[in-house]
Amino acid sequence: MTPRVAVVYHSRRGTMRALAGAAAAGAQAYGAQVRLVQVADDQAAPAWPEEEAGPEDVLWADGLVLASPTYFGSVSAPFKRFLDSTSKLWCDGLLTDRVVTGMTASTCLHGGREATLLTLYQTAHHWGSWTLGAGSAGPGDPVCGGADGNPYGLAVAALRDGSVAEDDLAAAWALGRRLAGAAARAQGGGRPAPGGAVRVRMTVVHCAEDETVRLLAQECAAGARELGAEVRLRRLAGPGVRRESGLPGPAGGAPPAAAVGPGDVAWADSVVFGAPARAGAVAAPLLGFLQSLEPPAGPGPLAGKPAGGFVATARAHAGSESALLSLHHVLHHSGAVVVPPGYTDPVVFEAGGNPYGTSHARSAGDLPTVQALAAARHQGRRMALAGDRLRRRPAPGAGALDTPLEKEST
Ligand SMILES: Cc1cc2nc3c(=O)[nH]c(=O)nc-3n(C[C@H](O)[C@H](O)[C@H](O)COP(=O)(O)O)c2cc1C
Repeated sequence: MTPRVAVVYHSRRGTMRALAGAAAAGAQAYGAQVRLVQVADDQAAPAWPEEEAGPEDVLWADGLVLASPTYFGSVSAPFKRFLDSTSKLWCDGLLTDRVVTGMTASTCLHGGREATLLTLYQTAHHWGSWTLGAGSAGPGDPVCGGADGNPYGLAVAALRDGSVAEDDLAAAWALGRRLAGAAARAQGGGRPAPGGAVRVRMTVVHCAEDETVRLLAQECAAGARELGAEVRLRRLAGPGVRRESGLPGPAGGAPPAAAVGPGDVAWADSVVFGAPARAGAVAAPLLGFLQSLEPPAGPGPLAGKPAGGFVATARAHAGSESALLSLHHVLHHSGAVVVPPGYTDPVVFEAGGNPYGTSHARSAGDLPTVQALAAARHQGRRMALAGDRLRRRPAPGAGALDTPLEKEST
């Protein structure tokens, strides 16, 4: 099980190249087969000896380190051109289930580093690939303990001479190694093991007052159970969500789910969160619950686990993307591996084509459409499969993904 890791960088002064080289060395130290490649730059003569990156490198890789400098608060144009060059492979559905992490540099501490990393991840989510940030496990963690403490990935100061501090290089090395470990686990992800049901525990958490969300949650749970997963369907009680739908509620149908506690997240190999969107973000009870999970120091119960979400909105563009993206930010902070639906099944297109998570707009009716229910079921199956892939961890927490598979007891 040798994972293949492509480290793709764009660099004019050398910062990103130095980080990319360190990440490549970290992936090699894990035991990965590594390609270190640079994207073509139409405004600067090639300064580095590495081969030119192409879409075939994304196709080849199980894991990718995407290393773009921050230009005007986003990825550089050459890097974006490289990302766009993958569109034919994307159309053919060939870029799903890679594990992706990001690195960047900028002159100013707050000059757009976070935005650049998040932009990289949006492309990865369109591919249907999974994203691994740096988490926020604290000073002892080799990845987020170095650099600027950015939970979304590695972000460092760009100096005039292109030099990079030793601890930033060490953090890039550790991130490359961790990415290789996650890629080793995700190999073959998105497909059930031949002939076998998955052996995975999954928790689906949903806001109690929202019937539309509850119905999506049930369907998500059913999709995972279909594959043999053991599923806990849990509700988030508490104030903050106004009842909006005219649906009769749990009393008129299935009994209400049990209230969620932190133990339900610790228990699970994979976790999915559903909530109504409120002002462009997921509703307060879900945010409050996620914030309550994080310990003051060290990794929380989501670290290293696949996580994703689904939402209900009032209207089609009233937060169905932004609420999920903001949920992903929180999940990256928690050290989770964000697993989106991407365009991994025709039902995603039929339900409106949201690659970040299932979404239903109540302007189409309080009851989720059959397409939205099918998308939620697909998401449940996919999250169970991802949980099955990443499940084999020796112990929860930071560094767990780095452990070579052969050293684990399963
Ligand atoms: C066109 C351009 C736009 C830039 N925009 C930003 C920016 O928005 N914020 C910032 O802090 N630095 C910005 N920078 C500085 C770059 O982030 C920095 O030069 C780069 O990360 C260095 O990477 P390299 O050494 O690998 O070339 C910009 C540089 C260029 C050339």
